[in-house]
Amino acid sequence: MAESPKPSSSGRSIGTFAMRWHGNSLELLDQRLLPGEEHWITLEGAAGVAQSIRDMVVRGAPAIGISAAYGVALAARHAGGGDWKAEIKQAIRELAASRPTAVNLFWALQRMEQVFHECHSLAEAVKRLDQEAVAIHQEDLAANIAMADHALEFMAPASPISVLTHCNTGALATGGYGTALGVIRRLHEEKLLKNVFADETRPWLQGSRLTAWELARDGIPVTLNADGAAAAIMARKNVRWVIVGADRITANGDVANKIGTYSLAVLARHHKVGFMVVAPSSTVDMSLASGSDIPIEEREGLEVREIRGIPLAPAGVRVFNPVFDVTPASLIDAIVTEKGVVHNPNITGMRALFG
Ligand SMILES: CSC[C@H]1O[C@H](OP(=O)(O)O)[C@H](O)[C@@H]1O
Repeated sequence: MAESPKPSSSGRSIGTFAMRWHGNSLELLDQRLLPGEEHWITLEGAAGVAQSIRDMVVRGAPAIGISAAYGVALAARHAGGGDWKAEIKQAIRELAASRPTAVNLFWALQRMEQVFHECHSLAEAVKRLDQEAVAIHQEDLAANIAMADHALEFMAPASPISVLTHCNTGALATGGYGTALGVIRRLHEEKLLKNVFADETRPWLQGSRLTAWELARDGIPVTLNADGAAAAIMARKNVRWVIVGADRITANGDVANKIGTYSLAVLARHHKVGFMVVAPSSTVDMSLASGSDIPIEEREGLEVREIRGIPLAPAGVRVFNPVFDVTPASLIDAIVTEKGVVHNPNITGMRALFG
C-alpha cells in the first residue's frame, strides 16, 4: 500500500511515495532513476521545483500540481524580505512555464495565487501558502480514494478481472495512492483483480520503470508488455477494462493523456473492451471546448533516439515526440472523478458534474 501523507510530530512534514514536504524544503524521489535507484533530491526554492517538473524528476498531472504548490510555499519561506511579493509572483511564473499540458499545474498555481493575494505580510504568506499547499496535497489523496470507490461501484465486477493500463498513474504521479492505478489497487484490495497488463509506455517508459515497480512492491499481479502488444492482449487475454489517467479533460469530455492512449481507446472500442479514464476534478478544464484546444507538449528527440545514453536510432535522425495525445469523448465509456462518474461523456454530462 502506498504511503499516505503523514504529518510529523512537528506537524510540518507530509510524506508520500514520491515527495516529502518539510515546510522549508521539498524532497522529491527522482523518478528518472527508477527502478534501479531510489534517490531523493532536496529543493529549497521554486526554481528548483520548476526545473524538476520540466526534467520529469517528478511527473504525473496531480503530482506536478502538488509539487508546484509546494514550490510557491518555498518561494515565500525563502523570500528575501525585500520585494517579497515580486519574488512570489516570479516563482509562480517560473512554475507555470515548466510543462504545458497537465492543467493540474495551473489549477494548483491559481489556488496558491488566490491565497497569496489575500496575504498582507510575508509572515502571513509563509503560513498560509504552506497550509494551502498541504491542503492541495491531502485533498488529492482523498480524491484518489473517492475515485477508487466510485470506479468499483461503477464496474461492480462479480469476479476477478484483468485490466490493461498505460503510463504511470500511481502514488508516484499523485498525492499518494493513484488515479487509474488507485482503482487497480482497490480492485486488488477487494480481491477482484486477476491481472494488470502494464504497457511499457515508450519513450519515457513510465509503465516498465514506474508502474511495474509500484505494483510489484505492493504485491499486485502485474504483467509488463510492449506497447505494440496491447491489441493482441485485448484480442486474446479477456481484458475487461482499459483504465488510464488524464492530464487535461475538456468541457465535451475529450481527454489528453500519455501518448498511446488514443490508440488504446480505438483498440478497446474495436475489441468491445471498456475504456475508463480516472482523474481528479483538478484535471478538468471546462474553459476549453474540446481536445483540439489542449496544448500538447513535445519533448526532445533524444528521449526517443536514446535511453540513458544508449543509442536506439541513428544519431541526429529527425524525431516527432509528442508526449500526449487526445482521446475523443466518443471512445470513452466512463470518466471517473472524485465528484462522480460521467458515463458516455459529453458536454451535458460534464456540465452536470462540473458546471
Ligand atoms: C495520474 S498521472 C496523469 C498522467 O500524467 C502522465 O504524464 P507524465 O508522466 O508525462 O507526467 C501520464 O499522462 C498520466 O496518465
